[in-house]
Formats: sequence, C-alpha cells, structure tokens
Amino acid sequence: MKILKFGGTSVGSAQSISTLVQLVKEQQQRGEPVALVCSALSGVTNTLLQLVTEAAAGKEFGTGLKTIEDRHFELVKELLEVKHQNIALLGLRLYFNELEEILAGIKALGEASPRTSDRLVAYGELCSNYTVAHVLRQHGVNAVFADARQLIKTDSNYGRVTVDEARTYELVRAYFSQLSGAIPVITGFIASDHQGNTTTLGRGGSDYTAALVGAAVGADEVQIWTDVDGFMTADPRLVKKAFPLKQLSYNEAIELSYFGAKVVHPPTMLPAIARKIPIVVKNTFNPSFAGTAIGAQSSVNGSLVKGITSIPAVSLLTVQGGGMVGYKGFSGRLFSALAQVGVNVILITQASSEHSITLAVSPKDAPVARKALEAEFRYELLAGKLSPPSVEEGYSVMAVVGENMKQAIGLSGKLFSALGRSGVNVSAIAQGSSELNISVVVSSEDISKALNSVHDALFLSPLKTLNVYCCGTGNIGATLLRQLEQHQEHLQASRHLKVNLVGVCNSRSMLWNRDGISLKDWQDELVEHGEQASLERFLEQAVSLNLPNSVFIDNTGSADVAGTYRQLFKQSFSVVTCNKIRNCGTFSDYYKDKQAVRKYGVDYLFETNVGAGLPIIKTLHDLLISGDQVLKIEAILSGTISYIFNEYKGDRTFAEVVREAQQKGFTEPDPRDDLSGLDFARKMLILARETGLPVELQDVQIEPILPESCIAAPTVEAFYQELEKSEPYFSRLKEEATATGKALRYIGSLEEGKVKVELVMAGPQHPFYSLSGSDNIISFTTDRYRLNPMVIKGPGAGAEVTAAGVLADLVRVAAH
Ligand SMILES: NC(=O)c1ccc[n+]([C@@H]2O[C@H](COP(=O)([O-])OP(=O)(O)OC[C@H]3O[C@@H](n4cnc5c(N)ncnc54)[C@H](O)[C@@H]3O)[C@@H](O)[C@H]2O)c1
Ligand SMILES: N[C@@H](CCO)C(=O)O
Ligand code: NA
Repeated sequence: MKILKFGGTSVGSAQSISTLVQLVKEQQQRGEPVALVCSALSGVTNTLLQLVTEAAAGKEFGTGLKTIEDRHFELVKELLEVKHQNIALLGLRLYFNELEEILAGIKALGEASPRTSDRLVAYGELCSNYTVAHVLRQHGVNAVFADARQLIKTDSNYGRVTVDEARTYELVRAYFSQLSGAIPVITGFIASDHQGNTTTLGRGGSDYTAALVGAAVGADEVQIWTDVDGFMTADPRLVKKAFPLKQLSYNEAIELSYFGAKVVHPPTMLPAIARKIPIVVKNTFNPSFAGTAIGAQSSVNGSLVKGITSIPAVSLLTVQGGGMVGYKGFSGRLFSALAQVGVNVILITQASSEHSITLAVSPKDAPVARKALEAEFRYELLAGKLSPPSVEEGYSVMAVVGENMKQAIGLSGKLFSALGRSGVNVSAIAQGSSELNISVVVSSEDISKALNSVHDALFLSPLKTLNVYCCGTGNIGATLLRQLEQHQEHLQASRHLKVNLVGVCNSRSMLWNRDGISLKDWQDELVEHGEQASLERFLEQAVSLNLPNSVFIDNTGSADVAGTYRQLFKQSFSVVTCNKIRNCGTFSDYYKDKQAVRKYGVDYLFETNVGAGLPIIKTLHDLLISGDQVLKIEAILSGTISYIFNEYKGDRTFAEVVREAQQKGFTEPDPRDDLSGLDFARKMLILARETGLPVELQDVQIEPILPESCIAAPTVEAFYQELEKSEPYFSRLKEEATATGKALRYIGSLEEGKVKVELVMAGPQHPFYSLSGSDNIISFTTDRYRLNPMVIKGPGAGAEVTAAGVLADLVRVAAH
C-alpha cells in the first residue's frame, strides 16, 4: 500500500488534478493499492482564515466566499462531463451553505473561538477531496471520499492538538478493512476531538495525516506530491547551482528542515519515521523526475554534505566574564532563565577557556533574552564577575548538513577556506556533537556569498563559478572575451569552470548583470544597455554585489584602473591583469600590494606583464621557490621593437614598419611607450622586483633609440611625422649593422643589482642574433643553470597570445 499525499498546488488547478488522476491510474495498472490524502486548493486555507477574521470584525465576507466557491465550481465544470457535474455541484453547494451559515454566526457574535475557526477552515479540505473523489470516479477509479474527522482523533487543545495515536490507528485500520478495494480520498489536515468537534493538525498538517494513515496501515511508502523536484542542496532562490537530492536520511531531512528547507515538515512525518516507512518527495509538475527518497540510511555514494541551509536573521547574545570560569551550574541557570521567558536558542558556542558564551537567538527574542539574563545574574553583574550581556544584530546562520560528514576529515577545512577566500568573516561556529551539522554565524550581508562559495566548494562535480569584472575592451580585452566565449564549453567540461561575466567597462560605457552578460553579445549589450562609464561607480557596484569568487580583470593601460587593485584585494577580489602600470609604480606601493594580497588571501596574477603569454614570471617564481639563485637575466622583451628591427630591411621606411607593428596589435596604446624603451624598462623593473630587488623605475638605465624630437611630439600622429623625418637616422643605424654582418637588437639585462636596456649590434654568435617576427627571448643564468642558461623564446606581443595568457591566469585563480 502506498499513501499519496497531494499538496495545495497539486490539487490547485484542473491541469494538476488531471496529473493526479493519471498517477493514480498508473499505480492501479501496476496493481499497487493506494490511498490519497489531499490538502485544500492552494490559497484556500489562508482565505478562509482571513474570512474568519473579517467576519469576527463585523465585515462583509460574501465576496471572498464567492471567490472560493467559484474556483471549486470551475474545476468541476472543467474536469467533469456535464452529466456528472450536477451531483458534484450539489454536494459542494451544501458545503458552501454551511460555510456561509458559520461565517454569519461569527459575524453576529463578533468573535471566533479557535474551535469555530478550526471548524470553518476544515471546509477547504472537505471541498477539495470531495471534488478529487468525483473526478477519479468519472475516470473509472473506484474512489471514495473519506472525512478524516471520522478517523483521526485528537485532544481538545484547539490550535495545538495532540493526536491520540492509538485510537487513530484503530479507527484507520477499521476503516481500511471494509474498503474492499476502493481507493480512499482522505481529507488532510483535519481531525476531531473525542466529543466530535473539528480540530486541525497545524503546520504541515496534511503531511501528518499521510504519515498517520501510513503508520496505521503499515504502508510501504508515503509519497509527498508537491511543486518542487524534492529536497535541494540549498534554497535555489539563494544558490543558483542548487540541485535536487536523490537520497536523504530521516535525520538529514529533519536537520535541513529545521534550517528552513520547507519541502516537508519532518516533525509531522514522525509516525512514518518511527516505523521506518520510506518517504518520497515528488513533483506533480515534473512527475517523471525521481524526486528525493528519505529513509533510514543516508546515501553512501555522492557528496558527504547533503545540504546547506540558512536562517536569515539572528541576533548574537554574548555573556562573558571571569565569573564564569569553572563555575558549575552557570549554563544551567542561563538556559533555564531563557526557557522561562520562552526564548528559543538557535545555536550556542562556548570557548573552552569558559570565559564567554555566545548564543544565537531570533532578533525578536533578543531584548527579552537580555533582560532575563540581567535579572538572573544581577548579583554577578553587580559584583563585576560578569560584563553586561551584549546583543549584536545583523547576523545569519549558515548550516552544512550531512550524516556522513563525521567520517570526513578535512571537510571543515574546506568549508572555512572557502569562506576565507570569499572574504566572509565567521563570527561564531557550532558543530553538533552528532556531527550532522556544522553551523557558522556570519554577517547577514555576506550570507548569500557564504552559501554560494561553500556550495561551490563542497558539492562534487557541479561547476565552479568565477564572477568576473572586465575593465578594458580594446585590443586585448575584446580578444579575451572572444576566447572565453570560444572556450567556455571546454572550460566547463575539463575544468568544471564557469566564467560569469558580471561587469564590463571601457572608457566610454559600462554594464552589469549579476546573472551574466553574454560572452557573445557583450558588445551589443554594452551599446544598448550600457551606462556612461565611471570607474568609481563600476567598482562600487562590483563591491556591493558581494559575489563569491570575484575576479577583476584589468585589460587597460590606465594608471587610474591600476590604482584600484589594493582596494579590490581588501574586498576579496582577485586581480588578473596585463596592465603593467601598477607593478611599475613606487617600490613601496609594489610591496604593499604584495602584503595586501597575502593578508586577504586573494590572487594577483600578471604573467602577461612580461613577454605576453610566454611563461616568464611563472618560470622565475618556480626557480626562486625551488631555492635557485638568479645570477643574471638577459632578454629581449619588446615585441614591437623586435618586430621593427626584424622587418626594417630597406623596402619600407622605419615609420611604415612602426605603423605595421601597431596595426598588428603589438604596440602599447601609445607606440612611443615601446620605442622610447619605457615599456621594456618596465618589464625589466618587474623582473628585478620579482627577484626581490627593491628598485625604482629611475634606477633602470635606458639607452634611447629614438631621436628626442620624436619623443617630444605632442600626439601620436605628430610622432609618426617626426619618425618619417628621422628616416636617415634609422637607415644609418641599419646600414652600420648590416655592413658588419650584425643585427640590431635592443637588449635588457639584470646583473649584480643593475638593470639596463641598451642597443646592441649582435653578431651571428650572439645568442639573440637569430630572432624573427615579434619574438621575445629571455635567458636566466642561475646557480643551477650556470653554464647553460635557461632560455624561453617565442612571440611576446599580440592580442591572441596576450589574451590567452590572461585567460590562463584566470583559470589559475579558479584552481586555487
Ligand atoms: N598588445 C600587446 O601585445 C600587449 C601584451 C601584453 C600586455 N599588454 C597590455 O594590455 C593593455 C591593453 O592594451 P590594448 O592594446 O588592448 O589597448 P587598447 O587601447 O586597445 O584598449 C584599452 C582599453 O582600456 C579602456 N580604458 C582605458 N582607460 C580606461 C579607464 N580609465 N577605465 C576604463 N577603461 C579604460 C579603453 O576604453 C579600451 O577599451 C595595456 O596595459 C598593455 O600594456 C598588451
Ligand atoms: N607593447 C608590448 C606588448 C607586450 O607588453 C611589446 O611590444 O612588447
Ligand atoms: Na609572460
């Protein structure tokens, strides 16, 4: 025997009732005996309670009553053939006449006792089950309407009844024994006391009915048909990636529900749980979906953590003072003082120094709780043994629940490092000794971030999300977004990584969408919905969205943008950038940035600052981490100058070749930064600093290759004109080199603390002689690579290789 319980939405429309009929027929075809328990149509119980209040206040109730009546009549007309309608409508009309009489009585008396109110709301279930039974019969199911007031017996404590289980089981068994194959359609929620007065079973009452009936007849299963796919790993309104759970233990279901997962109300399921009857939660609107099976065992496979839930608002009440240390009976007094004023304690933590106890309570209870403690400990307070109890508001509790967590070493480490990486401060922690639940108290502002980052960290397989803000959409920025779009499937499949583009900004406009801006159509979206750019507001918005795993990507060359990193680190943002300006500021700022990165546990990755996508900074770090000593670095790190020297062969002017380099995307936004040697010097400075040298940009010796007039030109266009004028100077340089069989090379070096960039005429023996295109080359002479230096060579400029380097850094952030 299976008990099928249908909630309000499952009987709330003609369509859902048709599904119900279909389900019952399928069970019948399988030869499976069933009994149904139905709630009132969705919303009806509330409306009835409202009518009671209004009638008691002497207000008119006719319209409200008519609305409910019409809903039932329409269902009958939609679901039953005309010849069957009259009899059903007649029965319903009788119920509504009674309802009207009771309401009129309430109105005349000007009050409604809980007993009257119970009697009245009972019509919700009477009408819905009566209708469902008729519809089933018309579809050839031998259904009988069963008024649970004849079956379920309670005391007369209206509003908080206790069920007389022994008598109830007797009555239910007797009723089932005479059904001879008929399928009972039993009113949920309602019962009666021993005098026969109607009573109701409170919150989750229909689940309770189903559990009682199931327990009485020793059912094989109780199915709870509702409007969601089952118990979820988290509240899907708060955690987008929440997914339905296949299997839960009774304990896990109870624990999850305590913290607000409202799929079933487990206390009502206790009669079934006590008899180890499996409970299955199913979705009427997605009936083929397996739903959640709740049984004695937790699932052995899959995630150890079953769910993450939260209580949105709690207050923290702290009692502290030396008077508590070693004082037996202190907590006893504390808790009984709170119990006496009816305060429910949600969570308790006590430091083992016994110096303080912190309690989480509902904010509405906090003032009462504080008063009660002040009264209870007035002498200790007077004597200064305790400080006055303090109340702090604005907190939330997040609870991680799972029966198998107790075997999982390292789980809480994962949990807390996820919180730490997202910059969530934990104010209190409690772990039940059952280890079924670990609860943490965090500031309410951070609860969504906490839930999402912990969900990402603790559930296997589902995607990890990086929330990305992209500043700069020029040559590199646009290429990066295109690469992300092209590779997003690969990233999801191979790295379980989803890049959620939350914000885009350039010097003209900006746009946000916390659910993600399309990686394909970001340009159109920016044009259509973008606002005028303001770096300040862009950052404000990024911070106020407070999303976990936030990464800021700087693809500009702007000092203003670069100046915001430290503030971002403080807000738990990681930064990935190809902009080298920040690392080339004062050494003091460079150093403080590194400290901030460490302090806030974020990532700051800038591989593309030197040699674009070539693994230069990473290699240098690897050498240093492994204890090697850098003796000398020699390098060509200007892709632009490399290209120009390689392509300037006499068929085009120097200026033409520079233009070509700019068109190919090798140059800085202003090509003079390359040709002045400044960009190269910056890269050498970064390398020197990364080896640990406290150098400033002025310390880098630059041998200029541009005539002064070119550098002084007021605009880029004027600069090109000056370059044309300087053609004789460049061709002389080139001829000088070719005449001696050498090549022009602009080479940087770092040795014994000195950093230089100089023009060299390199002969064929020189290791940097044969270089083509925009290639960079770098050689590290170290303790270990003393005779044969380590060399890295390849394209060191260009949008594709640079954007790919930025993308690789982004993936590295996710990997941490
Ligand atoms: N070109 C390369 O090969 C290469 C290699 C490595 C690193 N880089 C670095 O990449 C960066 C970008 O180069 P690019 O060629 O893409 O430049 P670009 O001029 O094509 O694009 C710069 C982008 O930054 C935006 N921007 C500028 N100031 C801004 C501000 N204050 N606020 C918001 N947005 C702003 C611009 O609107 C534009 O979208 C530079 O720092 C450069 O050094 C380039
Ligand atoms: N403009 C730079 C790009 C790499 O930062 C170059 O030419 O090397
Ligand atoms: Na690099």
